[in-house]
Amino acid sequence: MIKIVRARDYADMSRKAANIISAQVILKPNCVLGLATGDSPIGTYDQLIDWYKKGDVDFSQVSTYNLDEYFGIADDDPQSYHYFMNKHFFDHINIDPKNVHVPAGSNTDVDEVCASFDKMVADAGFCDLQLLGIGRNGHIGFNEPDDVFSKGTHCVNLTESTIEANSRLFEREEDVPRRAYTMGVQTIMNARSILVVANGEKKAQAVHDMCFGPVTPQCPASILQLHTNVTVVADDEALALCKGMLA
Ligand SMILES: O=P(O)(O)OC[C@H]1O[C@](O)(CO)[C@@H](O)[C@@H]1O
Repeated sequence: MIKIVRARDYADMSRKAANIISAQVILKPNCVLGLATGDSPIGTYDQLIDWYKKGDVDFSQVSTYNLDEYFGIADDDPQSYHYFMNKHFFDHINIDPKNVHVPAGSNTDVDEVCASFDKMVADAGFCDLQLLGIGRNGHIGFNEPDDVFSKGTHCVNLTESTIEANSRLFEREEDVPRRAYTMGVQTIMNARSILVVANGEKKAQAVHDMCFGPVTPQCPASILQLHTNVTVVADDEALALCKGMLA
């Protein structure tokens, strides 16, 4: 069963999500966090940074595993997810850099990258809490709609819808990488708790299908209905199609 927490707007969503993450870190200082990129979690990271600076939360023992990274991109490329995470989160908190893990997009040996990332996540005991955004087409990480749910880390061809959605961050649409490494759906489901953040009307269909649609790999996020500890924090616009279903 998915627990839905209603937020007034992006700021409220971010604060509520950051509350859940900081509670996890306070209760288990050496916890393993799965982290996401994209616009959705930026406000959550901002809030966590603020609380860190006030001395309310300490990341010194936390380990992190990021969901995804573009294929064939250098870590210091401003479009890479390595760069994104440093800029929006890691550079501002006291996390130990050796505890930070993002798939090695610059390594084009797919088998090596995927096997080593899966081993690291498994050796860490999987994530205590996995933070997710959701794509307009229901993707989680870069697990795109498909005929089957993926298992471990793999390299995917991005859909036109995702390329188009992500092109806002690039100068030209043809600059958006066509492939990406992503944690698999099974690995995401191995997390002990999952927190999804979603805002804006563009996410309304995906949020509805994730929470109330059939469980199908055509909407990868729908598998979260089968997890025992999922919280979705979403604003009113993202919940627009769920109105009749909310308590
Ligand atoms: O938060 P955004 O920018 O809408 O992106 C949603 C999802 O898409 C991705 O950025 C991948 O396209 C995910 O990492 C993210 O969770």
